[in-house]
Amino acid sequence: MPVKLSEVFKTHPVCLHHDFIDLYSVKEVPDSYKWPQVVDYPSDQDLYDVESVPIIDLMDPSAANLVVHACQTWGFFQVTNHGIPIHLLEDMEFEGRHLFQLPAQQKLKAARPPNGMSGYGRAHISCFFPKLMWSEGFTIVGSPIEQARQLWPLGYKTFCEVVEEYKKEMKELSTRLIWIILGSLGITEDEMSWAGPKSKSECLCAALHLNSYPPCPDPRIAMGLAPHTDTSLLTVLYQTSTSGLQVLREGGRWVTVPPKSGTLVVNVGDLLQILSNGRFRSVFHRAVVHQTHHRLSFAYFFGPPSHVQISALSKLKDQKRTPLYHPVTSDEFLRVK
Ligand SMILES: O=C(O)CCC(=O)C(=O)O
Ligand SMILES: [Fe+2]
Repeated sequence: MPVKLSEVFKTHPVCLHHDFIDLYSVKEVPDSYKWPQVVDYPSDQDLYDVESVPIIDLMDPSAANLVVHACQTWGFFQVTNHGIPIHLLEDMEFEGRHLFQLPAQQKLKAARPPNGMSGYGRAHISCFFPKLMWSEGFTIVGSPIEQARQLWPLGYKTFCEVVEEYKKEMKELSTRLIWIILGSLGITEDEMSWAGPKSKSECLCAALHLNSYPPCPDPRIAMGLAPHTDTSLLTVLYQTSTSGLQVLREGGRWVTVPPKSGTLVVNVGDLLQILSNGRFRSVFHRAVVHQTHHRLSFAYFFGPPSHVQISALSKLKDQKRTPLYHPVTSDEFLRVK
């Protein structure tokens, strides 16, 4: 039985080179990419939707309560006044476009190896679905330098600098958010010793995944990223100005998270659902594609070190709330998932 994350992918390789199709050049959706008609495809009407993912100003004195409420009711929220400079978000978008606009043969030079985590490739969840997704991705775990060198043998430095700065800012924001959430539940640093002190987040792990959704000739029969939950504690997502992210609500309705300039989307991951003994919800979400616009999103997955056992915090296990989940490490959880 595989235990390590890299081994999980080794037994379910997402192989790119054979049957590779350059999505930017096809005029019709190939059969291998045809999904059943997409229900609740985003429309202009979504702007007037009665229910929408909460937008929370992190400078608001009641931000902590609003965050906790959103984690319980939606599993998703958007944040403003998050402290990440707008120019960094713009630089990151510029670098992301630069990467995905490279010719296919160049991108394939940085292809993620079958048992690896970093590099260019299909969505990691791709191997679990019968149809292919209308997207490409670039995963960064640790330093991006090795893969960036494959892409731009001479001009890789700026990409790496922007990515490193973005990761640093994302780590700070994620740490701040996780402590807002845990603090409001009365959880102290002592009860979360594996996370290290609040001021430092060296013990926590992260991966940055750049998603690219090329324009699609028939977006209603294609799927950018199939419905899934994230195997993180928290995910912080930047999306470009084209809508595509949708969240599943009770009753089976998909609600669009409309892009708003300078705003970041945050969602609860599976491990926070476990840690909170089900109080916070890791909700299914997906990404649909657009006929003429190239959409990008950058997901920063923030989680515990892979060997740490996650179990419901003792404060959240009173008599009425017996533990709902077995203690698991993130590697074990991923294998089961
Ligand atoms: O592209 C998006 O908006 C969603 C991305 C996402 O859910 C993921 O990378 O896990
Ligand atoms: Fe996701």
